[in-house]
Amino acid sequence: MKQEFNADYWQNRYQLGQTGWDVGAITPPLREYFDQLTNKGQRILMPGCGNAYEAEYLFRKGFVHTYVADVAEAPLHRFSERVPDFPKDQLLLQDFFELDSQFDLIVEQTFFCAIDPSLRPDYARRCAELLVPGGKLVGLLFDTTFEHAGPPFGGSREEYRAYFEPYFEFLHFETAYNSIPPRQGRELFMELKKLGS
Ligand SMILES: C[S@@+](CC[C@H](N)C(=O)[O-])C[C@H]1O[C@@H](n2cnc3c(N)ncnc32)[C@H](O)[C@@H]1O
Repeated sequence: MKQEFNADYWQNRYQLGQTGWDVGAITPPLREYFDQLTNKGQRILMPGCGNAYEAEYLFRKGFVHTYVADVAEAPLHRFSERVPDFPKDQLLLQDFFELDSQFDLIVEQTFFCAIDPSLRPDYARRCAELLVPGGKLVGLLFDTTFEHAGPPFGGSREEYRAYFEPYFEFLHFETAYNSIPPRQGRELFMELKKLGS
């Protein structure tokens, strides 16, 4: 992990309540995507999960093999209090880049934009390594630039495409139609399928 945006940096942001990214609930694009999933046996990872409202939603719908990972202890602790029946061994206080497991689905929301942009090629490669053949990376990516120095770090569809193309087939990679108002027109919905059978 880059020194500047390390676990202490994120833990401090949570302790100071500087969490502008946290919308307090699952967002509509992910809710709609989850609502059409049927295989409750799949292993799902939410990296950089923060307060993990999406994981809570999935877990309560019966997707019991949902895992959450974050380097900051504070949001995982809060999540654990909010969802006391969520299995403790599925709460991973770990660096995404050091995870070692296999998943059917990885869910992205404001984690990619939080890491140093120099790590983006590694993010794409690690997602592919953590997925089973045919597994999916699904979520949202900002398709905009930000006025202030990040995080969040912005970017463009063309830039992102280059990172993911070596490993994934693009099923969806277009402007989300159901973003929350502040993100309307500024985020891409992606559904990428790992190449190989
Ligand atoms: C902008 S927040 C987004 C949180 C959550 N996904 C949301 O939408 O509310 C980024 C999160 O990524 C976590 N994070 C940053 N670097 C990480 C890393 N290398 N591995 C795992 N988590 C990381 C931070 O602690 C923080 O919770």
